Parts: sequence; structure tokens; C-alpha cells
Amino acid sequence: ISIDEAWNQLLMREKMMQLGGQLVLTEQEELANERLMALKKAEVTQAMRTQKFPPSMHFFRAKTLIEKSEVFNILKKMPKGAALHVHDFSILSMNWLVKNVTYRPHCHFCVTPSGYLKFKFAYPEPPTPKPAECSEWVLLEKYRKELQNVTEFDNRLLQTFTLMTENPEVAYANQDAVWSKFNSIFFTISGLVHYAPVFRDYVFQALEEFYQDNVLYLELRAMLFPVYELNGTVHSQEWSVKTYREVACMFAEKHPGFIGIKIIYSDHRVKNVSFIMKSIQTAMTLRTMFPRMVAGFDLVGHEDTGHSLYDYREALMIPTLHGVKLPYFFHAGETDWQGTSIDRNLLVALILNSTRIGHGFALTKHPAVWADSWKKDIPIEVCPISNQLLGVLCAPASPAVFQRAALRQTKRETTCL
Ligand SMILES: O=c1[nH]cnc2c1ncn2[C@@H]1O[C@H](CO)[C@@H](O)[C@H]1O
Repeated sequence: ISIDEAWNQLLMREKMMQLGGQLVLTEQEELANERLMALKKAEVTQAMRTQKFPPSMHFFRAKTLIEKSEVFNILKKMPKGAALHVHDFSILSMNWLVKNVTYRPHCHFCVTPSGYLKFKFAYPEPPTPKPAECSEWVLLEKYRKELQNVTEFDNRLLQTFTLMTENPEVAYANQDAVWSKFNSIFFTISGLVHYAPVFRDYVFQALEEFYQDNVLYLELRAMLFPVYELNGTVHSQEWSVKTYREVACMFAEKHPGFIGIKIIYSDHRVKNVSFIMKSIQTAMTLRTMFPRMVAGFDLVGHEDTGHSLYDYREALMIPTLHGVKLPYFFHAGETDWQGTSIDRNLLVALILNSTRIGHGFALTKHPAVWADSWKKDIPIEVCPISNQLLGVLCAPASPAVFQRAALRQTKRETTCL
């Protein structure tokens, strides 16, 4: 055959292999596609001229460009279905915490010896812990009244609540640095989010923000930390699951098309095996009590510095030994290291039939795991922006991500928001 024919054949084969390549569009869809592609081509041409292509930039620099993009604004309105990789404390805009939550009455803060902020709502007694673990508690309402520039204070609060910074490469020189700030955010906002009245509103507001992006179903990795009342009473984990359910039901009544939420009960991978054994028991109990709400179990936190799934094998085998079904949704392979025990988390995730795999960044280094997870139809929750911000990869548009996306063309694919 001629070069031209061979060229066309190869091109056609690759087009068929693209995501959606084998989809047959209706006439109207074809029209919509033409419009969208024209906009996309214009944006790519512009990027070639300016040499500013958002997918290959750091997300903090790309964000404003993305928000201006016409393609993005169309994508925002399109139906997304589900958000299947989201974490309990980071599901809404932090600005809402600053402008709404920290302005509620009886909000106190203190500063820990390492300089982290801690919040607690309390009345009539002042909050615990006592000053040994933190500075004296300060009533935020009173503190704001004495400030000259409240806006500046609120802006600083917002900075404390997010990773956003002008020079991420300088602020976060390595993965440990960014994880340290990341964890400090969860520590700081924990006392805000887990105050019972806020907790309800927080979940509702999060669903609202997702709904605005046309996300109709969520599965949340949730650690189910104790939710507290103003007088210091603390609620159980069952209470939290019930509250998630109640809020989701209330939300569904007011929002046509909304499908609901499920919880993936999660514990932290810094804990030792005996603790994880207890969490597995808790997960089994919760799933029995709330079969439609609790989807399964996962381990969260910085994979590289935590225990490997192999370390936890004894705990993770408990459900099978008891003949109980506990689906796993493991974060696995969220690492750029190769050949470490952590990089091998993917092997355990596969062997234990993880329902999905979170991140799976290291999959390119494990062709056998890749092939078998394909055969077992295990979807990968691909999280390019998270991977960039947490330092696993430099730019989402790097070849590794394209390669992963291309090779999984026909597979059910989930993306992280
Ligand atoms: O991308 C991630 N990988 C692993 N753990 C994460 C990620 N994002 C958040 N968390 C973890 O989830 C908990 C809150 O539910 C936090 O402990 C945080 O470390």
C-alpha cells in the first residue's frame, strides 16, 4: 500500500482508540461536537502563539486561564454523572468556610506550639483542650472587632485553608513540604467542619457546589471524625453516617436529578495494624447497619510515608476470613517511586479485588497489574491535578498522563474533581 494509505489507516486506528472514538454521534451531537471542537482548536492555536497552555502549567497559574476558557465553561455545564474520588474535608470552596462558618457565633481559635490554627465552637463553657496544647482560646467575633483590617485577616485565613500560593515551586520544594501544609489544613479546618450545625450545612453546601457543576452522585472518602455540639457533646460515627444520609435526602428533594451520596469509610495509613484491624471491624459494622450508604473501605494519607497495604494484609483479610463482603476502594500507586513497598500497593489492591483504584499513578510501571486490573474491569480514579499539586508529577499534560488516558480508552473511567 502507498504511504498515504498506510498513514490514513494508522490515523484511523488511533482515532478509534481515543476516548469515545467508537461512539456514533447523532446529528445534533455532531453539530454540538463541531462547535466544541472549533472552540477547542481556537484555544490550542492561541496557546501555541502565547506558549501558555493551561494543562501543562502549574494548576495555580493555570486556574484563572481555565476559568476564562470557553471550552471549560461548556464542560462545566455538561452532565458529569459522578464524583468518585473526593475527600470529606475538601469538597467545597474554602471561601465558604471563611465567610460563612468563621462568622458564626461562639467560634474560638487558638494557636498550637507549632504555629497551627485550631478552631472550636463552644458555649457556655470555653472550649477544650486547655492552653498546654494550644494558646489561650480567643473568641473570633471579639478578635475581628478589634482588627483594623478584617478583609486582610480573612484573606490570610483563606491562605491558611488552601494550598494556593503564587510560587508553588518555592513554597513546596518537595512532596513532604506540600503534604505537611496539606495535613495542616485538615487539622485546622477540622474543628470548623465537625461542629454539628456546620457539618450539616457543610455537606449541603458541598452538594450544592457539585450540583452547579452538574455532578449528580458522589462517593466520599470519609474518616467519620466525631462531630460535636456547642456544649461539648460528641456524636458517634453512626450519627455522622445518618446525618450524611439525611442531608443528601433533603438535598435530593430540592434538586431534581440529584441521585445521592455514599460513604467510603477511610482510615489513615500512618496507624499501626492493630488500629486498622479495629477500623475494618467498624467498616463492616457500618456497612451492615447502612448497606445503601456505606460503600466500603479505604486508607488515606501520604502513601510514601505511611504503611504499605502489604503491612496491613492481616487486617485487610479479616472480612474474607469472616465471610463478610467489604468492598475496598484503595488509594494505590500515588507515588513516583519505583520498586518500593509503597509502589507495590497496586499489587495488593489488585489481589484484594479493589472495586476501584484511587490514583494508580504507578500503574505504568506494573504491566502485569495493569493487564489484570483491565481484565478484572477495575476502574482507575485518575487525579491529574491532585498529582501535580502533591508533587507526584510536574504537569498533567506530561506524556505519562496522556499515555495512561490513551491506553484506557474503552474502559469505564472516572476522573477526580
Ligand atoms: O490525594 C490524596 N491521597 C491520599 N490521601 C488524601 C488525598 N487527599 C486527601 N487525603 C487525605 O484525606 C484525609 C481527609 O479525608 C486527610 O487525612 C488527607 O490526608
